[in-house]
Amino acid sequence: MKKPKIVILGAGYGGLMTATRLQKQIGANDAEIILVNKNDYHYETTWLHEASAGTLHHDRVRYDISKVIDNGKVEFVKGTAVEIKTDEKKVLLEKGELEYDYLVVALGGESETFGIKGLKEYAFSISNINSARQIREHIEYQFATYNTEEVKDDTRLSIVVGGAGFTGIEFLGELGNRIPELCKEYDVPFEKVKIVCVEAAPMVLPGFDPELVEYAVAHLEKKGVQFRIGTAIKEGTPDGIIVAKGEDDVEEIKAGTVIWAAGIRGNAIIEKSGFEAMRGRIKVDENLRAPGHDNIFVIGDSSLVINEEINRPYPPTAQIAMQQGELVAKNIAALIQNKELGSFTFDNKGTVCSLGEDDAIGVVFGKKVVGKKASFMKKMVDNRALLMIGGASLVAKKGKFNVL
Ligand SMILES: Cc1cc2nc3c(=O)[nH]c(=O)nc-3n(C[C@H](O)[C@H](O)[C@H](O)COP(=O)(O)OP(=O)(O)OC[C@H]3O[C@@H](n4cnc5c(N)ncnc54)[C@H](O)[C@@H]3O)c2cc1C
Repeated sequence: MKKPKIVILGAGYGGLMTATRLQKQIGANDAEIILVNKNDYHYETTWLHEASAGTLHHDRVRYDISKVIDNGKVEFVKGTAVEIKTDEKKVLLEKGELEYDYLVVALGGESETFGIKGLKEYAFSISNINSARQIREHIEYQFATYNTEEVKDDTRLSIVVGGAGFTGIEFLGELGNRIPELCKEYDVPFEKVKIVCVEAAPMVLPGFDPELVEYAVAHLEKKGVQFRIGTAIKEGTPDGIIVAKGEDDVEEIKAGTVIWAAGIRGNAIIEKSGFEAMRGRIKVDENLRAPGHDNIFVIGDSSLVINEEINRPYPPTAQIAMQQGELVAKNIAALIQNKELGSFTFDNKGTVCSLGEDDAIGVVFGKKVVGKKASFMKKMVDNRALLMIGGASLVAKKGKFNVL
């Protein structure tokens, strides 16, 4: 009998978790497992703010996919998916195509600019290894150029971060450490550098405990970050951004670097392939399947799961993507073995937001933590993701070990 073919698209947190769990749960004779990813490496998306600021080398953030999969059970295909043809049970790749019996869509998310003019053209986004390298190198270029130009343009040294959510704040924390280093490396006076965080919502880190938010803001302000809260970015321009506080209160902030970190939507393939989606994310059923498609599971940033307690979607996180990956592996094994499928319940173990190398805020198992202790916990969370996907040897190679 023909073996069922399982195709997993994306080797991020969700996809790799699915593949590494499936390889343990299914025998090589029971199914063919194919993992497709753009690159032959996995990157830790949750560490990209460090690579972007230049506080962590980009090679520390990635590892070879072949090192964590059982190559006897999972076939890796380096390729870019462009469309899913659900009626033909096929995935079109940039080069070639793949048929599937079961499909796992784990392609992550994309930056959402909410149609704000000029942001796609002029702002950077922290999306993958290459965009992180581009941001780091762009900032360094601005510092180096400032020093060599005869007529100094101070706005080169201005960095605007759009969004005071998780990504924006973690990036600002790293910048707080990196800027003094850059000033020293490029002989630039620290007082010439301006870091501005613009947030349309009335608060920093919406949804976080207010006491922790106050701690984070005070910490970042001490490092030179200026917050413009309740202020919306109206436009990105070649010279910076246009912001507005009210209808008439319009202002230009000139900046050599603008990073947009305020929105995420599902992978473009979702809408291109005709799935019903909200901001490119598919509202999955309790078994994590796309409605109307019993053989297609969707996980991670391309999926949407409602938190019934507040009737709003859970924010897309690595934590939820990995838990979804674990369940999808079980559910596919169950389908193949004619067993009952499991339902998804998010087990929120807490959230820690880093504020640079040795500071952070968070709520872990219901308890508030700040400072070095929180920073230590953040590193443990990072190590746990490595452990769950690649075991102790991956932690030994890539883990973060700075102690309290
Ligand atoms: C700076 C930053 C900090 C964050 N910090 C945290 C945190 O502390 N805690 C937390 O829980 N979450 C955090 N997040 C969110 C978290 O990183 C995401 O929710 C998580 O990565 C989603 O996992 P995923 O498996 O859906 O996608 P990803 O991990 O992004 O993986 C998607 C994979 O699909 C591949 N891919 C994409 N398109 C294609 C294609 N067309 N063809 C083939 N392959 C493709 C990509 O190369 C990638 O390997 C952070 C995000 C950022 C940007």
